This record gives sequence, C-alpha cells and structure tokens, in this order.
Amino acid sequence: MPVEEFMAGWISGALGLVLGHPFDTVKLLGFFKGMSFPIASIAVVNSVLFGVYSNTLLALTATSHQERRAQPPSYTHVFVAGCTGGVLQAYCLAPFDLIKVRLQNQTESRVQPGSPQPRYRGPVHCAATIFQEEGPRGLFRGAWTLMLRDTPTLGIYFVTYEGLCRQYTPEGQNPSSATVLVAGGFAGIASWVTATPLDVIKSRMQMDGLGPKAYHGLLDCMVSSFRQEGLGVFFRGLTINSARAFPVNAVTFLSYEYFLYSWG
Ligand SMILES: CN(C)C(=N)NCCC[C@H](N)C(=O)O
Repeated sequence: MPVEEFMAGWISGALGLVLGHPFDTVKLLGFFKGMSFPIASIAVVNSVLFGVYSNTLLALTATSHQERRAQPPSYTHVFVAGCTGGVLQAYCLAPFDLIKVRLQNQTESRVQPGSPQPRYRGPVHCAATIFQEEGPRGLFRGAWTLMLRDTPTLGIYFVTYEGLCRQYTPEGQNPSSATVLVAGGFAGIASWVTATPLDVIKSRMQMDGLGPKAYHGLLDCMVSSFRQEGLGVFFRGLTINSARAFPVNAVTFLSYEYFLYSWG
C-alpha cells in the first residue's frame, strides 16, 4: 500500500490547520489557544482521509497518483473513493471531535457571569473524564452522525476538486498552482455547505451525553431542533465554516499536490 499519500495528507492537514486556526479560535472563543491538540487530531485525520482516498482509487482504477493525470478516473470512482475516505476519517475523528465540542460548549457557558468552574481542564482531562463517566463507547458519542455527515460530503469534496481541476487544465497536464488553490478552496466550501445541517445535529447529539437525555436519537434531534428553532437551525455556522473552508482547503490541496509531485 503506497504510504506517500498518508504522509502528504498529514503535512497538508497540519498546514491547512495553521491557516484555519484564527477562524477556529474565533469559533471556539479562544479556548484552543494552543495548537498541539488540533495538530494531533486534524493532521492524523487528514492523513487517513487522503491516504484512504488515494489507495481506494488505486484499488478501483489500478492507477497511481502520478498516472491519474494521463488516465483520469471516472467521477463515480472519485466519489466512491472520497466516501470511503470519509467513513474512515469520521471514525478516527469521532473522539477528537467530541472533545472539541464539549470544550467549546463549556467555554460558551463560562462567558456568562457567575457560572461554575469548567468541568474539563483541557483536552486530556476531557478525554479521561468522558472515559470514566461514560465508558469507552462514550468517546464515540455522535460517531454515526459524523459518518453520515462525512461520507457523502467527502465524496462531494473530491468530485468538486477533480471537476474544477479538469475544467481549467489542458488534457494530460498537471493543474497549475492557481488552479489547485481555487479548486481546493471551492471543494472545501462545497463540502461544508453540504455538511453543515448534519454538523449542527451532530454537535447536539455529542452534548447530549451530559445530564438528562434531551433526544431519542438522530431523527428526534432533527425534528425537535426544527420545531423549536425553524429551518435556520440547520445552517448555523455556515458563513464561518465557508469562510474558513476556502483558505484551509486551498492550502491543504496545494501542499498535498506539491509533496506528492516532489516525492514522485
Ligand atoms: C466535514 N467536512 C465538510 C469535511 N471534512 N470536509 C473536508 C475538509 C476538511 C478540512 N480539514 C476542513 O476542516 O475544512
């Protein structure tokens, strides 16, 4: 199994993350001032995503990354490979994402005056507390919703990227850096626009482990959120997700292509 894609995915995920950090800091009200937790999580997850994507395409089309410009895979293959990467990345992401959501919500409630001391002292303490109080399965709370969110949206992510690259690149050639930046940026936006409704629901399900249960599953969470807050609830965070997605994914794809090209 070729491993360069995993390594390129790891480094490019970390670089994209550095760029997206100001947006994440705004989103999380300054809680994640340190970079080690996001780097440990996003870079690993990105490595799984790109590594699995490329190796699935290799299995489906018998072409390596370098051969795919001359023999481009069909969009169906790109979509299937993206979805496969999405399933596995969601599984790896689940515990990290849960910790992020729990810390984010505790930071929001801390802003109110007179609120009690935070429950979690940081990412490691948060993981240990969830493990003790909710068991190992507690760390995977919301994982199904995460998979539902990431499977089709990662398919859309790679199809958008490939489609835009092919549109603006002469046949058989490598896309220019400008094309990769724009295609990567729009791929990120397309994936977040489609992911945001389930992203909102996923975060609510992940918070549901604390205190009495508010929802009886995914569908119930969707229906009661819609009844209480209207359709707009499914688009909460869309603007900041999209604004963050463009630079993060432009840099992620540019560095990914660059590393594979120079190693290759
Ligand atoms: C759930 N969605 C929409 C995605 N995972 N999209 C792919 C972009 C990944 C990138 N690390 C980012 O955070 O934008």
